[in-house]
Parts: sequence; C-alpha cells; structure tokens
Amino acid sequence: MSSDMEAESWAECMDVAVKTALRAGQMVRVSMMQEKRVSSKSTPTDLVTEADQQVEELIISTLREHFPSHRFIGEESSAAGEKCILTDNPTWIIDPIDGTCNFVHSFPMVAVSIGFAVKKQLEFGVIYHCLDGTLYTGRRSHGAFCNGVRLRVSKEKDVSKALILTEIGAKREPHTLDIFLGNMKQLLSAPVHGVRIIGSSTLALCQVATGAAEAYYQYGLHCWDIAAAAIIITEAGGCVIDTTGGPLDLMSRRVVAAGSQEIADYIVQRLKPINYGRDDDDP
Ligand SMILES: O=P(O)(O)O[C@H]1[C@H](O)[C@@H](O)[C@H](O)[C@H](O)[C@@H]1O
Ligand SMILES: [Mg+2]
Ligand SMILES: [Mg+2]
Repeated sequence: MSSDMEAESWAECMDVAVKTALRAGQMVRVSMMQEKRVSSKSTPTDLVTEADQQVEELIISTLREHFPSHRFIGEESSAAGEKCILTDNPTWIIDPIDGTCNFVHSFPMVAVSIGFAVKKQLEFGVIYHCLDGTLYTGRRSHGAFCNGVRLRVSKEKDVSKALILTEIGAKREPHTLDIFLGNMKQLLSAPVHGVRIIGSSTLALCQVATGAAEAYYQYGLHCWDIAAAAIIITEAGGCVIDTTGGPLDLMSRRVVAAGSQEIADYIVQRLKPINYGRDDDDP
C-alpha cells in the first residue's frame, strides 16, 4: 500500500473511531444512571463494572466489523486473559471507560479512549469526555483538536508556575503510598502552583494537551490509558516520555508528559519509581 493510500486508510479508521467513541459515550451516560454491579481486578481499588465490559464489546465488535484484519488491545479483554502484545499490525488500544471509580460514584470525569498504532507508531487518538461531550483528537502530522479547535500545550518552562496532574494507581500498600506521596511532596515543595488528581488519566493527560496543565506523571497506568492521549499531546506540541527520561515505552505502565521539555526533565529528575511491571508481561 502506498503511503498516500495508507494515510487515507488511517483517516477512514479515525472517522470510524470518532463515531464509535460517540456511540460508546452514549452507552456510558445511560449506564451511569442505572444500578452498577461493581467488582475489582488487580486490587480492591481497581474497579470494574459490567458497563466497562459491555462498552468494550460494543467498541471492539464495531471496529472488528470494519477492520477484520486489525488487532485489538482492550482493558477488559486483557483483564479476561487476552495478551497485551503490540505488533507491527494495525492495532487498536482501547479503554472503554477511563475513570471507572468515578463512574461508580457518578463523579463526572469519565472518558472513552481509543488509540491506534501501526508498526508500533501511534497514528491517532480519540478521547471522548462522556459527560460534557468534549471530544479530543490527535492524528500524526495533522494536529490535535478539542471539539474541532486546535490545541497547543502550555509553553511554561518555570516549574514554580506549573499545574501538575497525576493519578494514584491501583496499589495501596504503605511502601507504595510512601513513594507516591513522597513524589507529590517533592513537587509541592518546588513549589509548583498545584497538583491535581481527577480520577481519569486520559482526561488528565488531555489537560496537558489543552495547556490547562503543564505536566502529568504516573506509575501504574496502562497502555490503554496512555495511547490516545500521547498522540494528542505530541500533536499539540508537547512531549511524552518515560519516567527515566528516555523515549515513551507504551507498555511500561509509566509516563511523564509535559508542555515543555524543561518541566518534563525537572519531574524526571525528582521522581522515585514505583514498579507495576509491564502490560506485555506474561500473566
Ligand atoms: O481503570 P480505569 O480505566 O478507570 O483507569 C484508571 C486506573 O484504573 C487507575 O489505576 C489510574 O490511576 C487512573 O485513574 C486510570 O484512569
Ligand atoms: Mg478503564
Ligand atoms: Mg483507564
């Protein structure tokens, strides 16, 4: 397939992704008003509901109908035992409900996240804030948008003027919490303007893309939390790197994203690591 034909093909994939995210978001809104059957996965605070599974089934069945030769990595398929292996094949990386704990509590920060990679390179990402109808998109070499308005990250380089977002992750052992809180204390002591935890890593990462936040960091998220948001941030002019300062490793369960390399580097130099393993580890 020529590169022009490929580009056209990925554009068609993105159109289907947007339509599918909007349909999935509608399903989330309806489910949010119904009784929820809640269970947990890796830890008692790593929640999942039937809606997570039903929304993922809707997304993957729709995409598979359009693109039967493509591969799929979904949060709930992975939880059910499917391997998380990113190959060179066109691969969809899906979080059907990002912010499940918020969803369970009807706290209004819930998103559908659909990322797409080819030859292990992110081609586009779609993140739909199900409750306020905000649609974030980013396509490689084509820019990032919020409801059709172009996104640009904050160019602030002074960390003492930065608003930084993070998420707690699923582990709650005292040793892990000591490192998590120690990392937050490091940044609060800079001092940064503020640190925020909103309960949805994808929506928090989108705030870096909009420029509303200067940076995001986390240990413990997954490839389906990172994929769509990473391309949206880079297409908005930001950087998305590993917590060691090296290039992003989508399966590493860790990330630093920022509007400026200076603030990304400041965070990288001060974080103490929390080991969550890898998404592509053998179960
Ligand atoms: O499970 P969902 O899809 O809700 O994703 C959340 C993770 O579960 C949290 O550990 C993580 O800390 C983030 O909150 C992330 O959004
Ligand atoms: Mg989820
Ligand atoms: Mg998630």
